[in-house]
Amino acid sequence: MANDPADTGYISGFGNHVATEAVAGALPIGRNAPQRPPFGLYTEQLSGTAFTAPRHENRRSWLYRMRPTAEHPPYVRYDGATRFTAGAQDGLLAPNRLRWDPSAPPSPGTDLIDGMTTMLSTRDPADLEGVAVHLYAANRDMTARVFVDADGELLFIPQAGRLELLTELGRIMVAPGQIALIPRGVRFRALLPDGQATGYVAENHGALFRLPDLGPIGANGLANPRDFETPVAWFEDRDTRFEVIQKFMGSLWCTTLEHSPLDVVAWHGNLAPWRYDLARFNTINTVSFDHPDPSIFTVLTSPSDVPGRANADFVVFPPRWMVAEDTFRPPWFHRNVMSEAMGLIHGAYDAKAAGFTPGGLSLHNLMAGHGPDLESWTAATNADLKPHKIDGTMAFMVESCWPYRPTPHALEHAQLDYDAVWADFPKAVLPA
Ligand SMILES: O=C(O)Cc1cc(O)ccc1O
Ligand SMILES: [Fe+2]
Repeated sequence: MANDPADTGYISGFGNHVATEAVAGALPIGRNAPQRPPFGLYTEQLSGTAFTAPRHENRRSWLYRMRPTAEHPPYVRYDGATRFTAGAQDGLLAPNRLRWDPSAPPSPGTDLIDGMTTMLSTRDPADLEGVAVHLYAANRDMTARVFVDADGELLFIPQAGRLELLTELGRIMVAPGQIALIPRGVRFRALLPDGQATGYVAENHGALFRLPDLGPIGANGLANPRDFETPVAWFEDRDTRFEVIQKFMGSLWCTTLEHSPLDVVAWHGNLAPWRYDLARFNTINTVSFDHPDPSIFTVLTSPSDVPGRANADFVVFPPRWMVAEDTFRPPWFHRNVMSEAMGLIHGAYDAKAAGFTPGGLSLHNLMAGHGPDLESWTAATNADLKPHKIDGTMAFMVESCWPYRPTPHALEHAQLDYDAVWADFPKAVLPA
């Protein structure tokens, strides 16, 4: 039976049109909406872009499910997950650099949704632009409830512990070092095969994440399309009470069903969840001199309406050889018109000798002076420039053209002395 856990599989490719059925004969052939779909299934189109989006950007899937999604009682406000918030879009925003230590473990019985903490947000979700950064820390499976985000697609970046994401379109196992994406509107629940899990989520309100153009790099490199894995159709036939928690325009809402909504028996289309192993990122960097701009490490980009100015770039800093000659090899000092949120999955980051630890977070908003801390600068300035492998590390950045606003929780929990990492640099000595 295709619904057996042992049968889970994945289809290779990014944004491909795929067709998959968990029960033979469930997927209509040759048309999307037959008068009577097989087995009395209900047909539903799920759109990721406007109907009229250009063909190369158009994303949608057709779902064949046991009951229509439309059948549900009204949503009422959900009063759990108090740190999973809209984020303030007004009020004074200081230009300060901020950094956070990893969060404290969650109290017992915290599932992925109640264990979400919004740290940084940019635009109002109703703008259909912007990105928010959340942390999660959970120790309980979601057994009888699902989550759905109407505000954007969710990019999961696990830091410790695997997540098993049971989605309407199939099942994804994602471990630290891998990432997974759940499209806007796709319902899912999360199991914790290791008993607990922590990590980051980038919630993208804007244009869907896509692979960046490669320009002169050529037809291959960075994240290669075939390494993205979309799950095959899977469903659960459970006629028991389920809560559906929905994030809608920044607020959380709840409704109740008498069955699992993860009841899509077959689907086809090009809007689907996926996972990607960051170890497969084909890292490209200098073999001569100077430190390239970090855009060279872009895994995914969500464009804004301004060419070349991303609504959100997801960028990684993976293991790599450093060979640049006569070069200050770590990130340089810089001020950026884009805003930078950074996290660390494991290991150490080459611009920060201490204080930026796995599970931590940092924020350098637009025009904030930042770069190597004193210790990293001193070491790199005096280093013997032999080929050197940066290994055992994976940092990432969610870079946005919109400034990030920390939530009140984030402001209350920031490190107190972050500015001190840039104190006491020796003054340059000019010739007399
Ligand atoms: O600030 C950071 O650490 C991120 C970053 C890394 C890099 O290699 C170059 C620029 C940049 O903003
Ligand atoms: Fe930076």
